[in-house]
Amino acid sequence: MKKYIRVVGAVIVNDKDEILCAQRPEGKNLALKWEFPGGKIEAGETPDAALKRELMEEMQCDILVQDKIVTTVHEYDFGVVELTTYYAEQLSGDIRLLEHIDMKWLPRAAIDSLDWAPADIPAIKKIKNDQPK
Ligand SMILES: Nc1nc2c([nH]c(=O)n2[C@H]2C[C@H](O)[C@@H](COP(=O)(O)OP(=O)(O)OP(=O)(O)O)O2)c(=O)[nH]1
Repeated sequence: MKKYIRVVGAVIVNDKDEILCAQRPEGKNLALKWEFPGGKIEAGETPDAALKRELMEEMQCDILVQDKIVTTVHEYDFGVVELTTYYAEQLSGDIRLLEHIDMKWLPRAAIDSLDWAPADIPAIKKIKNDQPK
């Protein structure tokens, strides 16, 4: 049976209604695909705590986790990913990319212009249709 991997992703929106998108590195699963910063939920951790921990580890970024967007399950060759996305607010100043090779702030209307990890497609559709805050 394939590994079942519970993952959380942060959809960080700035005051211009742009969304933070991050590009995965080469040499890993889903190389060069775009994703939302985040990662695997550890045993005993809440989704909210996992998201805050991952953002600190990956980007040295403190966030406030807000509303849940959607949970989707996608089967890859390496396992089954259950991805839950949350809107989030960036609380701290500068982002430092410690794991991703690139990032972009994209206007909500252009969010579907990147080559996203397949598990993200339902979230992308929902975000694109959501109203600005
Ligand atoms: N963070 C994040 N991961 C995603 C998204 N979409 C998607 O399919 N994934 C996948 C990629 C990974 O297989 C998994 C997230 O795990 P991770 O970020 O902790 O793990 P990783 O593969 O980068 O690295 P590792 O810790 O296994 O070495 O979920 C997304 O939007 N954000």
